Amino acid sequence: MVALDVADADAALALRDQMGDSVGWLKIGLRLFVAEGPQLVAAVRKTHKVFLDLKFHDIPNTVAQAVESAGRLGVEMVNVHAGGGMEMLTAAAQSGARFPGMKLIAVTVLTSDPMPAAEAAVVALERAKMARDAGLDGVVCSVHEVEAIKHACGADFITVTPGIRWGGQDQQDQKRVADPAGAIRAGSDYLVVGRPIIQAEDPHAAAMQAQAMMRSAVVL
Ligand SMILES: O=c1ccn([C@@H]2O[C@H](COP(=O)(O)O)[C@@H](O)[C@H]2O)c(=O)[nH]1
Repeated sequence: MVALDVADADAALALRDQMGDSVGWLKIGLRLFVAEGPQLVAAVRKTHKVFLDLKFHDIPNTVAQAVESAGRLGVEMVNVHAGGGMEMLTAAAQSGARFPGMKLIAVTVLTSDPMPAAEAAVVALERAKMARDAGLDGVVCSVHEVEAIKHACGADFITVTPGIRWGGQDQQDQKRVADPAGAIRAGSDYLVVGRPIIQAEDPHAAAMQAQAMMRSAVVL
């Protein structure tokens, strides 16, 4: 998944075109959605699957309604923040169930969170179990937490992993990072990559490089 963390529709659609069909999913986050809204989602959905990464975190009723609105946009994935608790997650799951084509996932611990990695692993696992019990399809977590989450929640429980860096790239604000091959080896289902691709001199080449590293880790 390439994160379209750019300022406006022109920049987003230019990146979308550069990626072409070599990338299946594009992620629309806070910056772009606040700037361009549902119209941009509709434009991106014409060519790619869309993960709407807005991390809803509010009272249960409000989050359930937001999930419903995301479902009406037709996106293939949307997320909430597991920090909202069991009642909020359950309300979100009930709402999401009305849209079978949309995966509902929960952010466990942000990959930028400065808490020690051992503590993040414990909290992420606890929140993943809560998300599974509430009926969600999976979680956003760092690569370092994937194995334990899959072990506890099942192989089908989706893990989406941002914080992807390779070849000595700057971690920037990310704290728990891994490279594309490591993410595949850990069992991650979807890798989210933003700046290493969208700020590269040649974004398409950077995406191809990440995919080559992913393929190198696939055991047939
Ligand atoms: O824990 C999280 C949850 C979401 N993200 C999002 O993923 C991308 C990562 O961007 P990079 O530029 O590759 O760091 C970005 O859109 C975040 O909002 C995350 O990083 N960590």
